[in-house]
Amino acid sequence: MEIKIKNLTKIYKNIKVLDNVSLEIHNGVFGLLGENGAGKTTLMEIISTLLPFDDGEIEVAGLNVKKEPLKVCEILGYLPQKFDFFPKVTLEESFDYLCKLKGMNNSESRKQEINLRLQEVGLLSEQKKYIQELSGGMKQRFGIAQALIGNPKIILIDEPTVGLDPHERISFRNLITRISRDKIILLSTHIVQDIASTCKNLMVLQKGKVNYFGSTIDLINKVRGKVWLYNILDDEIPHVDLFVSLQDKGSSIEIRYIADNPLQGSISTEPTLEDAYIYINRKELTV
Ligand SMILES: Nc1ncnc2c1ncn2[C@@H]1O[C@H](COP(=O)(O)OP(=O)(O)OP(=O)(O)O)[C@@H](O)[C@H]1O
Repeated sequence: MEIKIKNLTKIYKNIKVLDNVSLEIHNGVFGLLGENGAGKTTLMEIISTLLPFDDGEIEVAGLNVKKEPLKVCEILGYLPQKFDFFPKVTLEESFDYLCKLKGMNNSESRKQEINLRLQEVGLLSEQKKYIQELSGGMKQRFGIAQALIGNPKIILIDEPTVGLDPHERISFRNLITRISRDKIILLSTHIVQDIASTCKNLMVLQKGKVNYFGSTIDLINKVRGKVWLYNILDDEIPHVDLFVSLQDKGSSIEIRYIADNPLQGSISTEPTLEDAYIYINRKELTV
């Protein structure tokens, strides 16, 4: 099963917010990485048939998104960026309602589905709670549970970890990995660490254009041998090709930077996806 996108273009007010985007996505978690406004949500909404597009072709599991949108919806689950629900309704009632919207008319099947999905995301014991009583992480788990209704083979998740604390974020990433075995999961984020720990393959979007499409490891390898650490004793930061970060080491400050030719005295270090992302976006961070 795959999602195939060919030369996709979306125009808003004469601006190409997606410009000739082509990619193929297979089973597993696929990362969609890009800064704010890069076009991630637009791409998700187009794949999920919510938004029309101007040019190109999209096939989802062999179905043409323009010609067969209803069939595409049947095999697709979506957790949008802003997911919330009526605050004074219980989790169980909310879920029952969402199952009805998905066309499940039999109350016994809905009960089974509620149990199965809430169990899957670790929320079964919370089902009598009101939505307003759930933590941010729990709400996102509820979002995943509703995207899993009917066991769709493709799940789109838009910026799911924004606002979560570190524990909730790690636990949410583990959940995504666990449910991804027989599915395509398209995970959009601007948080590099989410991609590094969950995705074998990714696309980097920059201002609507594909800046990178391929494996996470190949992207990291682009900066292998170019990432350096350099210690300074005063506040004078030397000029480097591409600055990444500063770390206070007590008696000195350590600079992390990317360069073909390092400053004398620098130590080579293992590259991360964050280094590679900065490198291909050529966007220097400010001190
Ligand atoms: N309805 C709209 N009308 C006009 N421009 C829009 C509309 N929706 C989105 N855009 C523009 O399209 C571009 C891509 O937006 P999009 O929301 O897809 O980016 P994103 O990568 O998801 O960003 P973020 O991480 O902030 O959600 C942005 O420049 C945005 O301003």
